[in-house]
Amino acid sequence: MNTPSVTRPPARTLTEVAAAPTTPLARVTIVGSGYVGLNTGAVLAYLGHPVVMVDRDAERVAALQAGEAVIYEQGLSELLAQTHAQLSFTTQVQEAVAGAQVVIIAVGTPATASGDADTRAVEQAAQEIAGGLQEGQRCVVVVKSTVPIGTNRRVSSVIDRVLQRRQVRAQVHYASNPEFLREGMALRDTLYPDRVVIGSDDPEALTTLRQLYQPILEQTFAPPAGLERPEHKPLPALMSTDATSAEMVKYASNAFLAVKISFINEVALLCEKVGADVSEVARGMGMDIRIGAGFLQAGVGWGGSCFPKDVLALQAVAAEYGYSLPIVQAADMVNRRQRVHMVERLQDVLKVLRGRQVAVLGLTFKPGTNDLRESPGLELAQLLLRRGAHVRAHDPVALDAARTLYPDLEIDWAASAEEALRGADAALLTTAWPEYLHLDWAVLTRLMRTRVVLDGRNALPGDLLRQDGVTYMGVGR
Ligand SMILES: NC(=O)c1ccc[n+]([C@@H]2O[C@H](COP(=O)([O-])OP(=O)(O)OC[C@H]3O[C@@H](n4cnc5c(N)ncnc54)[C@H](O)[C@@H]3O)[C@@H](O)[C@H]2O)c1
Ligand SMILES: O=c1ccn([C@@H]2O[C@H](COP(=O)(O)OP(=O)(O)O[C@H]3O[C@H](CO)[C@@H](O)[C@H](O)[C@H]3O)[C@@H](O)[C@H]2O)c(=O)[nH]1
Repeated sequence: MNTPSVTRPPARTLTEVAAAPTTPLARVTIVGSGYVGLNTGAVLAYLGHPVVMVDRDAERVAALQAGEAVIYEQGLSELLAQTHAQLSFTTQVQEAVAGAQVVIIAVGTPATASGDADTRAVEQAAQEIAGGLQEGQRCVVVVKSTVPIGTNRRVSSVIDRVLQRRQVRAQVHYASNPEFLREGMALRDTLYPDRVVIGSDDPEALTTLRQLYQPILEQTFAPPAGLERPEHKPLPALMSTDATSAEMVKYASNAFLAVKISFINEVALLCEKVGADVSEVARGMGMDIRIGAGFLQAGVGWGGSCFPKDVLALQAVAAEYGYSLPIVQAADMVNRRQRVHMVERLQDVLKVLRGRQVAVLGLTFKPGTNDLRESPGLELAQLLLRRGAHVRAHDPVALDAARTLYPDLEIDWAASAEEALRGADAALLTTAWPEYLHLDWAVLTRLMRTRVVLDGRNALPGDLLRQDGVTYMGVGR
């Protein structure tokens, strides 16, 4: 067992940075070309490693080969174009693995109906990786997908078993390397992370991953255009620990952030009752560095591809051990209540929701991504439909995807925010897309039947709108 440790390399001078060598690895193969795989692949290629990206979705691979970024993420198209000589795309895991020095598993781990993480794609990736490893190959297999406790151990046993059956002797080392990037900030978070966590008790795995991430850990690369290094950001910490702790760091971090948001949302509803402004409360709380200012933005509640499923998966892990996580459970409950509260606030003002027309602005779970997984906007639209309201929804990037994904939802898909607002009895802002913040709300609300605006992100100039006669409501203020 290695001793858990955190190391930060000493700060370097500019001359040292310019002269710092980068030793590219022989080949890095990434299995899974989704949000995590693609952003990681583009960054590793940019840092000089030859990268092979694999996905079982042939259409996705063909689009990537044709130069399409396939996901909406700031700077990704440009970085993929810039690194195309270092990057290739394939559907063939086995071919991509042969000769690779590092194989990263970045496939999806969605929630099953009972809430635990579905690790079948990880298992399948492990089987296929084992099928491609060659006699004498030295390789580090890295699990980057968010996986429940014991999955790293399971991946190594699956691979070792297949290798034995194939009678192939390969030197395979294993490491857990959870990912902390945020959608919409994915490239920045990958280039300038707070920490890199490596869970392994294998020194060879640790050495190779240190080499893989050396330019990031020591910040020795010239930043890509438009992705400049944030000022005053300290060098990333390298945390080396055991695989089980690394798996837990990932789930506990997401659960903690979800708890933090639910906490401020819980306080927000009390603020509404007592007449305080939750933004001011959060500002005051955040000045205490023990609390920290991040993730205290009250609103419609958290969504997305990670928090909802990871909060459930952590509870499922606990349940396996006959244990419960009441704080995490409460965060989930508060999040659901928050959505219902939004609908009830509209009902309070409009009195009757049945037959009313509500404009829902924003379908992605946050700005800067086209990801519709666990979208608060879509959830709220469905709650409103259930209460008999008509919903006209708009999103600047994900409208077509939403329409295709939910053909049975009786939502009118509006081609513009203006179209959504025209004739509406109320507007509900669910995603703080900059496009929405820059709208001329004073003018556009005049197109509505009644000028009622529920700002689910506390992002609009409420005082100005109120002065202009709009019934403006924020969250917790
Ligand atoms: N999205 C995020 O912001 C984020 C951040 C940190 C961690 N994570 C975790 O990373 C993992 C990946 O998440 P994502 O959002 O990138 O998922 P995603 O659904 O966007 O991408 C996964 C990709 O893997 C492919 N795939 C599945 N099985 C495969 C196989 N056997 N061989 C080849 N390709 C296969 C799928 O076709 C898909 O394109 C998840 O465990 C997630 O929890 C996600
Ligand atoms: O103060 C806040 C911050 C966030 N949110 C909401 O919380 C959700 C998640 O936001 P964010 O964390 O920014 O986006 P993700 O891309 O889901 O990233 C989270 O989930 C990823 C997947 O595991 C992790 O890697 C990241 O570290 C973690 O922040 C979104 O619905 C946000 O609108 C709030 O309501 N208030």
